[in-house]
Amino acid sequence: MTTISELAARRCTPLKGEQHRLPATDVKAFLAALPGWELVEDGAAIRKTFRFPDYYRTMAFVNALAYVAHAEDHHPDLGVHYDRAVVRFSTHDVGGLSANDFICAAKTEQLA
Ligand SMILES: C[C@H](O)[C@H](O)[C@H]1CNC2=NC(N)=NC(=O)C2=N1
Repeated sequence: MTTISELAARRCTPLKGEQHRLPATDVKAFLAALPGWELVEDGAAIRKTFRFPDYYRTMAFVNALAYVAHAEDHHPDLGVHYDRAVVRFSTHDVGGLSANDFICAAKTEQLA
């Protein structure tokens, strides 16, 4: 069983090519470790909405996430609203989900 702490302790690595796309069994196991994250776009991405009391706290989260994304060189798509941020991870370099998406989702959980 993979835990969220195990995923969050890993570092992203540069991955290119569809051979790095995660098999469905790994996707299922990693997703089970990440509360509230859902598979979207026919399994090509994962997404979660994080809710906050106000804009200031939403932006604090988004800025912390931007820092993590820069440090890991793996970047989420973000929908930023007054009281929530919609975070989507997918790896365009592999054309779907890679381990990097789940590592960054776990690091995102640690910020929220
Ligand atoms: C060279 C660099 O590692 C790549 O361009 C990285 C940058 N950040 C990335 N972020 C995401 N979400 N997917 C990628 O394929 C990706 N590729």
